Amino acid sequence: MFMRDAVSILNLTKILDGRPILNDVSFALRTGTITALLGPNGAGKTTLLGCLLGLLAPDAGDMTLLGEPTERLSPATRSRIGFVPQSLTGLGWFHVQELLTYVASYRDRPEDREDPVWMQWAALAPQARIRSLSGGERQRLAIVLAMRFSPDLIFLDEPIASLDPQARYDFMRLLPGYVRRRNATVLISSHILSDLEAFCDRYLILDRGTLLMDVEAEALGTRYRRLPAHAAAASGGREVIAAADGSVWIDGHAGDTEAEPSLPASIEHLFLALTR
Ligand SMILES: Nc1ncnc2c1ncn2[C@@H]1O[C@H](COP(=O)(O)OP(=O)(O)OP(=O)(O)O)[C@@H](O)[C@H]1O
Repeated sequence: MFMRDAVSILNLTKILDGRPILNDVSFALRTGTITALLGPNGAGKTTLLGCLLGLLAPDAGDMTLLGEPTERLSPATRSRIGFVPQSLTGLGWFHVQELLTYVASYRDRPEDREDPVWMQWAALAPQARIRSLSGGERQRLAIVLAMRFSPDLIFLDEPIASLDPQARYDFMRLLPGYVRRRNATVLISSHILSDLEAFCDRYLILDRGTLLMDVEAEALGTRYRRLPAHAAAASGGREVIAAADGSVWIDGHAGDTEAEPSLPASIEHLFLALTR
């Protein structure tokens, strides 16, 4: 782990009902970066976030958040971490403003000022009962709860799926702007790969509990290229994966030739090739 890493995970293993859900997962997140955590349904993304946040006890592995071991996070460090769960359940009897006040009372950093931008974005009525909120409104509230005190480290588990197009569009502009200003660190899980492409620095692809690939966004199309199968062998690069669509991913970009230009190399193409 480097000092500039906001998160480090070393050899994380989690077993549930006798089945390994996470197998020896290791990675670190550099401070000030946005990383996407990708994987098919059941890959282990939520389990990984649960272990990182101390909601689940790992069977093996060491994890640190903002320089502290996850099992001994100080209250002040906890207050610097925001978490948007896949769904906000329970708490139905609270009004929106009541819940915001209640959750804030558990914080250990009274000096932090509330950033009004998230409540403005969410456009929720303060007196609305939580149980009367729609799925998308609950998602907005979860984002407000996680973001309003300007966290330095943010975990988001599928935060945008139920947002309407306008809210999603605005959120996808607000989040990266916030991260760059604050030098915050984000790990975001989502199935909407085209949305993530606009702002992620890096992608982690998890499948059946194993980290299949850890790739910088800028390496797609530079270090890694996608070629038609017949051109791949002659490319001089190392084959990473042969996709079911007949294309082959090569590590080692020798530059496009007019005769054999690279095929489009998006994270969606790579994800589909790896997890088929
Ligand atoms: N409490 C539990 N007991 C046993 N198995 C569990 C438990 N919770 C989750 N699992 C299993 O762990 C695996 C990973 O689940 P997880 O929720 O982490 O996946 P995910 O990648 O977040 O999926 P999705 O994209 O559908 O949200 C799944 O096969 C799931 O059935």
